[in-house]
Amino acid sequence: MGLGSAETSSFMGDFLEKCGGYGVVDGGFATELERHGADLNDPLWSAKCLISSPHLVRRVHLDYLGAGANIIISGSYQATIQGFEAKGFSKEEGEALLKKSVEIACEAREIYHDRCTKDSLDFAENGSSERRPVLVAASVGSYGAYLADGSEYSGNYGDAVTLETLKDFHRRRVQILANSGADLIAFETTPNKLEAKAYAELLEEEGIDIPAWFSFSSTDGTNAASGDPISECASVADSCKQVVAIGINCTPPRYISSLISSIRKVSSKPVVIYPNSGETYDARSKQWIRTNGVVDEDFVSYVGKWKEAGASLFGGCCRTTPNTIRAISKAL
Ligand SMILES: C[S+](C)CC[C@H](N)C(=O)O
Ligand SMILES: N[C@@H](CCS)C(=O)O
Ligand SMILES: [Zn+2]
Repeated sequence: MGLGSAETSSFMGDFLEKCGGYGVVDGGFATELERHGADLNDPLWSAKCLISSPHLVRRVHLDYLGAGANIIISGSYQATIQGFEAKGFSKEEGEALLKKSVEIACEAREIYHDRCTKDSLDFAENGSSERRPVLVAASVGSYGAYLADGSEYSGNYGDAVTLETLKDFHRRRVQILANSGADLIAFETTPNKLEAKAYAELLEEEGIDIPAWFSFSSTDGTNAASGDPISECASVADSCKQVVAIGINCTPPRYISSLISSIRKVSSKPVVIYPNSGETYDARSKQWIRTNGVVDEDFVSYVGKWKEAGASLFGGCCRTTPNTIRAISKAL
């Protein structure tokens, strides 16, 4: 069931309160599948595992829950009806795979909570059996993710791609994910303002009644990946009533503090950040180049600064692991 606009506006505040003020987001999902042996050299990238290895998808979600995540993000980042159709699936089969991504995450949450109850783990110290709050966010990767050429780090879609193109591209997927049982939609690795506008208009036009966050990628600490000022991108998100958090993901840790400050200048909505390891992605070989990466200890040493800058939700993106999330959870 969806929320009215009054409920939407307090959704994240209430959740953060239940979490004790700060929330923990999961870590790299696709790169964790790879660490477990999945080959993601495919136009569907991590969405390939929804077809070939759903057990692995569930396992990665469970690992992040075990590490302390309050929000797990579904494996639908690069799952698009268009992408599945290109692989020979029907529209209906593509839609079923999208739903499946959220169902697996919800199933993992149930398994995790059952285990906690059984083992009496995760209980509050006073002996109460209150469960750690956990939300399932349905991932929507950008149009650039679907292109599978690393465009989510450039945001250059060319002049032929208009606001309407982007809205039409995302429309059906967003409708399906909004009715999949997810608690919110995570629009991730958004590289430009145009796509943020497309999301905002789509949420409004389609009457989407579950909350959403808009998260942007950056390659310089000031702008979204396309060069659009992050303040302008965040303003688009701020004026969308379904948006309950605004943030940055899949961006090197060294750029995050200044980006949080820029967002805070234009919005009082909670800020979510889940940086990558700082390594560089080579879209052609679909491999990570181990330069400028930070080890978990360094990553976590940033958390205090990100908190000071005004973030409320903290996690990791590509090449971070359950260890990173465990360390963030401890640090908070
Ligand atoms: C955030 S990037 C590492 C995701 C993968 C990209 N869309 C690709 O298909 O290569
Ligand atoms: N939630 C996605 C984001 C990729 S940039 C993942 O972790 O694979
Ligand atoms: Zn990432």
